Amino acid sequence: MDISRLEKLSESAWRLSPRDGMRAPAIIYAAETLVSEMDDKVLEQIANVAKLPGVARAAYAMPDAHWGYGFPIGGVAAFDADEGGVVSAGGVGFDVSCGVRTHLTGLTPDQIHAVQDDLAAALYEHIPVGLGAEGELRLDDQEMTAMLSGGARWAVERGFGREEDLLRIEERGRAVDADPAEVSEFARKRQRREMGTLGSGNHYLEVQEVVDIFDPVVAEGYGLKRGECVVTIHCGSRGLGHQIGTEFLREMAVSAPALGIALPDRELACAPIKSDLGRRYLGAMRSAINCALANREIIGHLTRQVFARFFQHGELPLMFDVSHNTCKVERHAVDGGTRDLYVHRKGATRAFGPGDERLPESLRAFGQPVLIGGSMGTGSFVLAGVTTSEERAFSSACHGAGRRMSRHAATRMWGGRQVVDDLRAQGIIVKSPSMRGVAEEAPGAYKDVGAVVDSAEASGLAKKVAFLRPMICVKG
Ligand SMILES: Nc1nc2c(ncn2[C@@H]2O[C@H](COP(=O)(O)OP(=O)(O)OP(=O)(O)O)[C@@H](O)[C@H]2O)c(=O)[nH]1
Ligand SMILES: [Mn+2]
Ligand SMILES: [Mn+2]
Repeated sequence: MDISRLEKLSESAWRLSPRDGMRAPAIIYAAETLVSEMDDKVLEQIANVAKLPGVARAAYAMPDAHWGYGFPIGGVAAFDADEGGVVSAGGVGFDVSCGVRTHLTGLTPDQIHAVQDDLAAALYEHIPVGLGAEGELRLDDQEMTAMLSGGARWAVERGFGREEDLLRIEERGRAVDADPAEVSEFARKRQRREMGTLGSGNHYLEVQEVVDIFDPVVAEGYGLKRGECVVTIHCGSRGLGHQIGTEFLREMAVSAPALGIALPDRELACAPIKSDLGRRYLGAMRSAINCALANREIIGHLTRQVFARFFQHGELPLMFDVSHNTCKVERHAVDGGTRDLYVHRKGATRAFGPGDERLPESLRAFGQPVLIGGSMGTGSFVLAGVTTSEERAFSSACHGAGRRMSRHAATRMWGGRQVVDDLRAQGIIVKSPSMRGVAEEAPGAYKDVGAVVDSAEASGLAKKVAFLRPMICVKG
């Protein structure tokens, strides 16, 4: 990206002042090297987001931003319903409520090493993974509706997971105001056999070792100890979320002129929050959030079952579960007052600071856990939300390292089998049904996650708590 067009606010914040129909500035949070490596398209996209009606304060790009469909991935923008604000299917993303959860195990790396191959095989066999993999559950229409309105709570009520997990999930495991009636027959059909499945591509289940602690107080508050292992699960709302995204994007693009919206980019399809279409999308999108929350809760349950076979206790308490493709109504400071805004985070994690009442009491003193994937070879981070993030980006932070190159480019650089062998030589066992998928996801296809989280910290979006190194990766 050509940074000469940007005003430098600090070492890790860059601003494009409003121009060409922008209603607000666009702000990118990242160190100069990361910004320069970003595609020009990121700036174009985030500037286009700032042109949408009712945009509040500014449109933001997180340090892991790369270009996506309409909104960049790593994009954050909030809209005010009373100012003609919009909701955008492209601002949430196709994998609605894709997210990450981390379970504590209390196990040492030696305990994992002793069974590493068998444990990897058992996880791979027990948790459905890959394109078209089916779960054991079959949902009839009534159960589907119950799941779509109940989220992780529905899963717990059906015996998949524990009551205490719910406190450790955003919104206590359930998006209220979901409207399953707005979820199409086809979206339901696609999901009927997909509950409790990991999916394909960049979705994963990892056993990781906590190798570094940056903030001992917060780490202890989260239950993270150096030299202990955790399990991290990354997946979303599977076929259902994708179908909802597809249907509403199309409808929003077609309906925009009639709803009085001039789209700066057809991919930025959106609808006024106060329109029938906007209301219907929100109802369907929240149902998809519940689908993702239920899905991760079931996968957490399946993981516990596997661990119980290998170790005395299969407790695996949930540390936290975050979603990074969402639109949520939150109160934020704007123009000297506070307002309810529709905050879109696409490839961005909510990051409430310490003391926020929306955090469970047990975590409130420490700020919200922000779970950041890196790659299956390098490692991942746990961050904590900080107070400054509210003013910087509506309490948001990055969600991963972000891709450095396209999937296609990655397959030209690496072979899947070679990646698996190289990682095995480093003590990391990768299990995947797709060697092409592994090549697409080669560690070198991602940016340096350390640089990304350093930028997040320097920008006041979140602070570093712990670094996790992979031992087992079950990959979609
Ligand atoms: N630990 C770990 N992290 C990974 C792995 N694969 C990907 N990641 C990271 O996870 C982050 C989040 O992934 P996604 O949310 O699926 O990424 P995305 O760019 O939003 O994906 P798309 O929506 O599919 O374009 C990525 O930016 C990577 O840094 C893996 O196997 N292990
Ligand atoms: Mn994701
Ligand atoms: Mn996803």
